[in-house]
Amino acid sequence: MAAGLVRWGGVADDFTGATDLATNWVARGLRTSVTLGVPSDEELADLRLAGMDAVVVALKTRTAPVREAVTQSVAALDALRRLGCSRFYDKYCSTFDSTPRGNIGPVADALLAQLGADKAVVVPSFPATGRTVYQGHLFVGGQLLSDSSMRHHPLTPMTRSDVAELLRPQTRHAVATVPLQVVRAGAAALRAAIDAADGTYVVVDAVDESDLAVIAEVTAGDPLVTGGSGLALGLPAVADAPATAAMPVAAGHRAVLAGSASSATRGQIAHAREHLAHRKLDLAALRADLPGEVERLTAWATECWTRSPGEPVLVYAVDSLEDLEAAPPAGQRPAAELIEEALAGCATAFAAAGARQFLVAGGETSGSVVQALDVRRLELGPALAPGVSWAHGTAGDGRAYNLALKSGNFGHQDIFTAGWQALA
Ligand SMILES: Nc1ncnc2c1ncn2[C@@H]1O[C@H](COP(=O)(O)OP(=O)(O)O)[C@@H](O)[C@H]1O
Ligand SMILES: O=C(O)[C@@H](O)C(=O)COP(=O)(O)O
Repeated sequence: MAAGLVRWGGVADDFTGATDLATNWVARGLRTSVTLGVPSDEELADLRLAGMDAVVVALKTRTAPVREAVTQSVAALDALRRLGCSRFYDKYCSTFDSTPRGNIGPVADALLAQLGADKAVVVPSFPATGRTVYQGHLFVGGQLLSDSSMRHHPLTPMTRSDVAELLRPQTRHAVATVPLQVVRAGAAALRAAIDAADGTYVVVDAVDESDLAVIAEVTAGDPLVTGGSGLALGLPAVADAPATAAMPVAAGHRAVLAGSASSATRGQIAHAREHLAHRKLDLAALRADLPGEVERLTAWATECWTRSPGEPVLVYAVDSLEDLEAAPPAGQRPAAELIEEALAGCATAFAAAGARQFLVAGGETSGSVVQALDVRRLELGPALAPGVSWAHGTAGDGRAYNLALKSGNFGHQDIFTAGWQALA
């Protein structure tokens, strides 16, 4: 692949999703950068000079009002086109997370229209993280999505599993499905089925990575694909991929900031509580005095770092589903907003106290934290788990950070304690 020619442009609806897609492109040998927000002209010029094969624009649009999500996604697409990208990847969640008013459909509709494309595949499947699609139904670790822990998500509870049924109310286009039998019949059969399908969107089954390879092969000429990050792993590996440069390590204190309530994160918190200094956010205290709480947490974290240099501290929101607040008390701000603001506040205050390495759990949470730190671009480093990598980025004030943005449901149980080894 020629240097300086950016081929792939990704538009991701959250920050963990962006680093997830980038992780998979890097795994296939593509030099990939992530921009946090729509890149400015100056940032586009830097990306051109850096000689990337792929760029992902991370947005925080999954739960944004529809119009805002569409406007930002189209602006991201426009920036990527100016960069010279010729193929586009609309990255949403592998568990199809969306609100009832749904941004996945409107965003895909807008990207299709902008690109003048008449079809796009819909491929949430990411087998390496247990997400598979069979007969149009999304499974998580072998359970139907609607039976999985995703039904308890605080912002985007998923109570149905049929991907076409989830998408239909969100789009003005028809949605068709192509079953696994056709994918397994090979590339020619699959392409013919997609072309013949009675829908602009075609949900394609994929149960393992060989299925994704077939889908990637037959969509190689399509301007737009949509899905989780798994389809990126279906690309053929770049044969002459240059060795990736070692990621710079930003020396400083370490913190885990976990706003996710997902079951994997709750398990990781339970494990980390046995090993790390930790504090749980207290919603009542945040409602009473959020800045004061952030100050107290920062004083505590500073004490921990003084006592045990090199040890991460953990600040988290939820360790049991009982912690979830369905609706705020009358006249009060929603819990999700308070938690995001508190963790973003911790990020900036911890950074001022010398923290430079953050492992952040949760997509919305990562968006809030990284925006607060004012980091605009990430270069990926070592992978920690499927869909999760360390990254390096420099903030507007010149501070450099190592950040790992972990999707709530990704990662092994010990990621909050063992994940730091990659920075040694
Ligand atoms: N106790 C709680 N009640 C309601 N919402 C919460 C609570 N704790 C955290 N949240 C919110 O839940 C959301 C989790 O979303 P996110 O960070 O994307 O995690 P995930 O990756 O698991 O989806 C965040 O907006 C967070 O602030
Ligand atoms: O596709 C995925 O599952 C992830 O990349 C993703 O988008 C997860 O979102 P969060 O769970 O909100 O981090």
